[in-house]
Amino acid sequence: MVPGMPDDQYLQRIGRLIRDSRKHRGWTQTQLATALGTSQSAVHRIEQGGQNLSLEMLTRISDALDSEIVSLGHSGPMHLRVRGGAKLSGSIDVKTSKNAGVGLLCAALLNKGRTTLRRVARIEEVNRILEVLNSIGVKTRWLNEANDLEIVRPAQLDLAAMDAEAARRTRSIIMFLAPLMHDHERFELPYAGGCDLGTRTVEPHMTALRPFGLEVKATGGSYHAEVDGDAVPDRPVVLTERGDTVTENALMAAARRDGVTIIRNASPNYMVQDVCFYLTALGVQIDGIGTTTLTVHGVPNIERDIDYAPSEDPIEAMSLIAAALVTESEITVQRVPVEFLEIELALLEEMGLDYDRSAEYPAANGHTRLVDLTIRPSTLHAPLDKIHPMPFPGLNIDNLPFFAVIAATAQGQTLIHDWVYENRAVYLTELTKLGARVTLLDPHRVYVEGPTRWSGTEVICPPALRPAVVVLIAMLAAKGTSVLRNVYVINRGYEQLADRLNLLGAEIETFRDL
Ligand SMILES: CC(=O)N[C@H]1[C@@H](OP(=O)(O)OP(=O)(O)OC[C@H]2O[C@@H](n3ccc(=O)[nH]c3=O)[C@H](O)[C@@H]2O)O[C@H](CO)[C@@H](O)[C@@H]1O
Ligand SMILES: C=C(OP(=O)(O)O)C(=O)O
Repeated sequence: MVPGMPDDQYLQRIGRLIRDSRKHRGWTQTQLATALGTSQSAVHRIEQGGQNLSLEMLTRISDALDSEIVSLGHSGPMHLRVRGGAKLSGSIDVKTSKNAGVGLLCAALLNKGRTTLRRVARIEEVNRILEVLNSIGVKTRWLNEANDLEIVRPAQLDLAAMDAEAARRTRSIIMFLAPLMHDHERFELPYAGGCDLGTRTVEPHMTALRPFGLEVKATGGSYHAEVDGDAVPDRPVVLTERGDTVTENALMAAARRDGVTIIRNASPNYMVQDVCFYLTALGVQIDGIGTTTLTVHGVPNIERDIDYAPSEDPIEAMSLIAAALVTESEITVQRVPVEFLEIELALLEEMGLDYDRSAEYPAANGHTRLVDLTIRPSTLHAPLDKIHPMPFPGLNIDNLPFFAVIAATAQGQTLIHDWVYENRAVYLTELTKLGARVTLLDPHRVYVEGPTRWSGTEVICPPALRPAVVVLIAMLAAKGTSVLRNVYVINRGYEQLADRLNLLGAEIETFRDL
């Protein structure tokens, strides 16, 4: 409760949050009413702030919307208050990637020896996977301030003890399928969660793993897996989609198979490359790393004590570049994995980006090419063609949302086409609350008309990581004070983003409800 705020104002504020949260789920008032066992008119009154709310009712609404509307105590949802308009300056290092982090944690299940991962991003997504690993008996330990992480799996995993709640909060749990196949004839996994980006099929995973003997039935909130230990792929495994996690699953299935497996239509993206380099260190020979055909020489029993250092996150790098451009600041973004940002940079150059790029140097994994980028205030204009993502090598699917906030600062109209996700483009319309002109043409395409005079306001985080960060970036540039509520989704993928932006001169305060 906000001290000094009259009850009716407080109710109106909660009502607005409930309405926003309901709309994020795409529900009508009637649908929410049905979920709560009440009437549409009662929901209408609640959203208008015209109805007293018991704590019990608030909890039910939060549960129905799967969003913590308000909470008591310090374990409640985290919010950010942003005083906009500050120029950023100085240098910032890009952290290692969320997506390699979670892929490697799953791949570590293949190794009966000790895995030490260097400088792992300490983010909520990693925490959820660690909770799942710990619940099934895997010992994990953060070793130091640098976030080195040690993982030791027991000979037998206790799958019955799996922390299903943690598993359901991440999509990465799907990457347990292949590692578990090697030692278990039968097992269950909770349905994969993660960002709410509309339907995300798991069918390509099933198709990819079937030749290795996996059959999965999805019922009652779980995948029921059965493994035919005698099955071997008798021809190349062709992925139906060039997806990142599906490629990692296929690699992990092939890694402990006694024989050679060819995987076609593999994703050569950054997190897949990190998993390949790790598997190579475990003694699994992989030919074709960085291409769409991977030839894997499996090793049935892997027991090695190894160290691996995943590479830096191209999506975090893109986020920081966007923050600099939108706030018209000069900052140096260090340790940028440039080979996974080349197309983004080429496009930004077309749009008028003014920047310097250092000579290349290798990442700690010995493979990925890094650079330091100094981004300068730039006069940007809209590109002539639409901006759309492609599987690597293409403009990264997760980088697309950052082009919306950049386009909003550029002169002219930009068409952004997210053909990949059913929902993500829709969340970009949140930018209109801060003054942007974003028009939704259909669930996949938005027009963004710039430049924008950003103005601060209160926004509840869209339930998707990148659009949420895009809103935060706009808040950094917005006049006045903004509030971004319920930032778990950001903490899922970024380590201490607010604190690190503050070191560059941003003015972001973290707070929780009383
Ligand atoms: C933990 C992790 O690594 N997550 C990343 C991974 O998720 P992940 O590998 O789980 O991505 P999905 O399997 O959900 O694929 C993303 C979307 O792309 C579509 N699709 C993908 C490839 C393709 O060739 N054709 C196609 O249509 C899928 O149908 C889906 O709608 O890849 C996504 C796409 O790069 C990223 O957004 C995620 O951050
Ligand atoms: C969509 C994303 O991640 P995930 O696959 O973890 O949901 C993302 O990183 O933007």
